[in-house]
Amino acid sequence: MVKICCIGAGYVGGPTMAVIALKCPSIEVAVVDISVARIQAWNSSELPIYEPGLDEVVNQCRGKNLFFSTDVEKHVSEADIVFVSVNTPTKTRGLGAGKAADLTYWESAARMIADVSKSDKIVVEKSTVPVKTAEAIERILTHNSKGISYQILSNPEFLAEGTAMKDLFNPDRVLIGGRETAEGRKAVEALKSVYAQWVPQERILCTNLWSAELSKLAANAFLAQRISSVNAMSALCEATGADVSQVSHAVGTDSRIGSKFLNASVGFGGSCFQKDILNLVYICECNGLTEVGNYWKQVIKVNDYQKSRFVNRLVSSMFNTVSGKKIGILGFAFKKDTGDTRETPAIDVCKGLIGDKAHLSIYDPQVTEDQILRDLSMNKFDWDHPIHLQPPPSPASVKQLRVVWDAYEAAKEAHGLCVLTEWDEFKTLDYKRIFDSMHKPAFVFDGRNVVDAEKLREIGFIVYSIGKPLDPWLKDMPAVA
Ligand SMILES: NC(=O)c1ccc[n+]([C@@H]2O[C@H](COP(=O)([O-])OP(=O)(O)OC[C@H]3O[C@@H](n4cnc5c(N)ncnc54)[C@H](O)[C@@H]3O)[C@@H](O)[C@H]2O)c1
Ligand SMILES: O=c1ccn([C@@H]2O[C@H](COP(=O)(O)OP(=O)(O)O[C@H]3O[C@H](CO)[C@@H](O)[C@H](O)[C@H]3O)[C@@H](O)[C@H]2O)c(=O)[nH]1
Repeated sequence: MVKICCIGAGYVGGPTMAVIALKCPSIEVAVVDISVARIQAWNSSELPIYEPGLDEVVNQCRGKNLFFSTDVEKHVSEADIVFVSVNTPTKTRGLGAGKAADLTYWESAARMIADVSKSDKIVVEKSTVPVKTAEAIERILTHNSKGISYQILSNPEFLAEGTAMKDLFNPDRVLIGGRETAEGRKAVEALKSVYAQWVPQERILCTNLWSAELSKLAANAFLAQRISSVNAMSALCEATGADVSQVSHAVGTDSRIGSKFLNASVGFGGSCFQKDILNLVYICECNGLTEVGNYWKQVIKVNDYQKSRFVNRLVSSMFNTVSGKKIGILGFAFKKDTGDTRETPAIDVCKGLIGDKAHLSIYDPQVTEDQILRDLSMNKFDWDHPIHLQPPPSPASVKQLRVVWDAYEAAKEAHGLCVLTEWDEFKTLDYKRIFDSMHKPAFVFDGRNVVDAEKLREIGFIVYSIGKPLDPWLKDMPAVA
């Protein structure tokens, strides 16, 4: 029986391995992690991550050919194929701080593989890594090999959170990069045969190692760039009276451009886009390609601009001060259908409002109070470390904040309401009831364009929707970003 071990039981390792276990009953899959709490959660009825459809698959396979364990060394030593899906945070200190990927966790995983292995292994990069990481890993493994042979493959993951199971069952493509040698090709074939159990052959792309590593960073850069492009247009729409949804539709119907990923928003979030682009920028700079790096850096600058533009619009609309005013926040996750808050735009918006002395009342159907307090008290990039190694949160430093378990409670006696995640339930709230419970004038700032602005205006709200023609009220109070 082929044995697979995945180091890292996170958002990628957990769902990916669960799907491999489901689709390949003849393979034994062990997912291992240094975080005891995470492994306990994977072995319980409350999985550590919320992902639609994940519970069913885990319940079907756990204990049969899918195991979660903290016995990292045992499972690695027994495996034929070792996936590495550990954190690759942005460095916060030293060379490349603020941009380069920190490969500490990757390197320690590689050294551990070298220490405990007693048989030949295929080591698969599942984490998103800088181009040429495979070479570094190869060196660590071969210099400590004790005669064992290793083949390194790059098999970046393209799943998006909230739709991870769908993406894994039916991927646009699976990418496998390997060495162009006989042993390299054999390793690629071995991994290909795993995915071929459910992915059509033509969707399994095989490339050299560096193309696979770079394609992951490139794909995320292209996706994020589309959002920054439409968000840049949204500012221009507000200034000119154009409607960004109409512009996106008109642009996206050009088959060369395509209609997906053109929704204007308060900004993109998530654990990957910013981190991967910073990583890309650093690689460009290291290769002397300053202009190329600057081009991609602009995608992040526009994203930061979009978040601060939203806060400025809100504050300036409310008579240039939110000091002591209650603002209801609807949604904190970085997108709907996930409880993940990593790099969510809600963090920057809430910090901006707290900085202006607003009192916040936050509601999100999937995010806990503890997580929100952690996020608002954490330093930039600290989130991307195994949880037990993160600096302890200092929630006491986050004042002026309440986390509530109901949208109506968040809105009660508020002066303004912000929609920061596009949860479906925000479309169907009783906005008349909300209006009646708020101070007047009552404002709604829709950072996701989910509310029916016209209906809300009829009720009496002053509404700001990203990239839409402005209310007369807002026109008279221009936002200075
Ligand atoms: N989240 C996504 O949607 C997504 C998608 C594609 C790629 N990626 C990439 O995949 C990688 C993992 O991302 P994630 O979101 O799953 O992160 P995560 O933080 O959810 O999971 C990483 C896990 O690795 C564990 N870990 C760290 N070092 C370890 C070690 N030495 N031994 C054992 N376990 C260790 C941590 O405890 C943690 O549970 C990152 O490189 C990320 O950029 C993420
Ligand atoms: O038109 C859009 C589409 C998305 N977003 C925002 O962009 C962010 C990222 O969304 P999405 O890409 O759907 O989620 P992720 O889980 O971050 O997935 C991205 O990052 C993963 C990690 O690398 C990749 O594997 C995926 O392919 C890539 O889509 C979220 O804040 C969304 O709200 C918009 O603002 N407008």
